Amino acid sequence: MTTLFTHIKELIQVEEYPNKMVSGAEMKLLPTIKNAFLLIENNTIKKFGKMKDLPTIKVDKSMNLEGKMILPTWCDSHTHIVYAGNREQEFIDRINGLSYEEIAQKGGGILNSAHQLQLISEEELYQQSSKRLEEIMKLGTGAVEIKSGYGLTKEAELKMLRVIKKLNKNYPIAIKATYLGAHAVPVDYKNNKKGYLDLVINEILPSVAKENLADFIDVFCEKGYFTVEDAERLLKAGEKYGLIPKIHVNQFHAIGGVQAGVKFKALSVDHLEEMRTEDIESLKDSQTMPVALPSCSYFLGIPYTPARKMIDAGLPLALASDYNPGSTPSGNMNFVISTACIKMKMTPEEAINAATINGAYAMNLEKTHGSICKGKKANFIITEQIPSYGFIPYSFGNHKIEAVYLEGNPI
Ligand SMILES: N=CN[C@@H](CCC(=O)O)C(=O)O
Ligand SMILES: [Zn+2]
Repeated sequence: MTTLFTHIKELIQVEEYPNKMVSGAEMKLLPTIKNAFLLIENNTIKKFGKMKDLPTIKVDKSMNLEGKMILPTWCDSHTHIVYAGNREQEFIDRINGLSYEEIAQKGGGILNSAHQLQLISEEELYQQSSKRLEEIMKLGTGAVEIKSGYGLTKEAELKMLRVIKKLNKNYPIAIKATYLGAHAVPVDYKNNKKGYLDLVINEILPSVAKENLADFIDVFCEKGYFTVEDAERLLKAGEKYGLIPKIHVNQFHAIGGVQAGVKFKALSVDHLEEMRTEDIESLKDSQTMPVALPSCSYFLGIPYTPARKMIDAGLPLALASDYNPGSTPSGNMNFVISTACIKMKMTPEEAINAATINGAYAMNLEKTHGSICKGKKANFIITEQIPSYGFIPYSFGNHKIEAVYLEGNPI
């Protein structure tokens, strides 16, 4: 099945050869073709170029996109969309003056989600989570990473990871799974964090690996959660099973998690709301992608990742949603890029690069996703009629998506 899209006002994020990622000043460059065509065959991008170079070809279907643009679907490299219930009450508690940290200290937060998740069946968890997956697909996300970490027992963590595996099998969106056993210390191990880490490493991790349930391993490296030493112990254990590290670091305190990530060749270090000069320095010349989560900063009212400082220092940056019930109950990547422009002073070009090619890199998907490139997946967004691509972040809270194609089909 071949489909030809013609008269595309602007075809955005085109690549002759797939790039790994874009960093520093390169992030301001967004390669596009004006008045373009795009040809797809089944689930793959076949050809693209200027309308004046359109060869005479016989296709199964042709669509004239006058006034509309095409860009690759968003690559959301950090989410927790498999969860049970919600934490609306904590939202109200925060409005009434409690902080996110105070709520967690009172047994809310991640432990609240773990309690809810332990009580429901795998089938119910699948139903609740698939709704969120469908929601983000409609909002233009074509590849997503999903973490465990709301189970905190062997049974419940495996339940989460099996749900992620089933979602991956049943939907056309690319999904990468992350084992985040060390997300919080569960109630039963309140005064025995070492005992919990032993369980994670010696009991749960081997089962996760045996059932082939995860691509990555993650840990919440933060005061009151897991120390740098804990994180290093866990990442080392994950290495034995071929799990690539990604770490939650510097959300509330900079305690050396970035350096641990770099040391263990983490694919990404995520959050980074609190960044010291030495954290920026240690990411230079590494293969680790820094990932900012502006919707989390927005929802919790905490600082935004200092994107300007980081990009101006030559670093790459990816943007992700962090969709989860506690700190970011939204997976809208259109809002993420708007917020990155408005609050982090990223340009539209930088934000689009960060949410496409760099997001793909942060999931090891840059060979197949993140750009309009021959041979990559036919995953793209068709916009409404818009005057320029800057309109996408400019129209915050009001996305300009007309259609989303995943694996060559409209969803
Ligand atoms: N910070 C750690 N984990 C999640 C939120 C967890 C929660 O509050 O449920 C995050 O990335 O923001
Ligand atoms: Zn997270």
